[in-house]
Amino acid sequence: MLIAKHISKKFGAHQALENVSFEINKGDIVGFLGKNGAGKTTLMRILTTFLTASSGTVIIDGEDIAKHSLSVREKIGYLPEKPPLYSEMTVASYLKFAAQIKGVAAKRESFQVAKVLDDCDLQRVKNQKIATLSKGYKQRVGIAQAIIHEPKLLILDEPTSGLDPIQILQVLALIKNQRNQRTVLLSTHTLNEIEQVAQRILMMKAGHIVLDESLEELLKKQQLAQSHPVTLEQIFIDYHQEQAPLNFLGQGL
Ligand SMILES: Nc1ncnc2c1ncn2[C@@H]1O[C@H](COP(=O)(O)OP(=O)(O)OP(=O)(O)O)[C@@H](O)[C@H]1O
Repeated sequence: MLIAKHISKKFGAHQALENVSFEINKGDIVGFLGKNGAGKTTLMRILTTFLTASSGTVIIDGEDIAKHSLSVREKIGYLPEKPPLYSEMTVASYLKFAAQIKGVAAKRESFQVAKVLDDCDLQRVKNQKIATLSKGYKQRVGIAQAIIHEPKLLILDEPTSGLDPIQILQVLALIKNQRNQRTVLLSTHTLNEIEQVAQRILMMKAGHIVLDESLEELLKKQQLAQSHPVTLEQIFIDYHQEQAPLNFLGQGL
């Protein structure tokens, strides 16, 4: 579904991404991890054609994004960290507008709006102004606009950030429901969320991919190597070990 080859990105003298290569298979939900500043948003903005790589190629559904950016955009749904919501519009009118700018055929517009209102559990608030919604509802509107054109690939940048526990469960359920319909790349800082929805892990550190593995295989391998149960949190800390000296607290020191 997605093949990224040797992607690098420089901002002035700062190397944000260096020689990043990976593949995502059709239908996978991939958890995308990394500390603040690791390069996740930069990579997601390149994959969604909002930013140009300094070098490297990305193929999405068989098309080079540099050569076919318009048709590739139709295949991608993107929820940025700050969703582009128009707060004075009602939910239904905003989604109708989103359908139009994403090229949904006029005769399918009403059907698609009704479908995402159902899928994202927004029927109750469809006539409410976006400005008056809770953060959890706003985030679901953000996801609804990202899937309204039935993209093959959905890219979500920290979709649960700032939500309360119930809202997080609702958004995670919505993401899980995408599994049979599209491929998902989900960036989050909450490792427990990855364990709940993802089959694969992609981890970045300082502009490099340091881990690209199926979650099941990863946990199995680590468990065998350490002969005691291992969590994704432990694995994350191991990959960022120079920043985890607090381990000694657990040893009673
Ligand atoms: N437009 C820009 N100009 C200059 N530097 C940038 C720009 N965008 C990102 N960077 C830098 O590139 C690096 C990677 O940033 P990025 O936002 O991709 O990280 P991230 O992994 O998404 O972090 P977070 O989890 O905090 O969102 C950071 O050092 C950041 O300061």
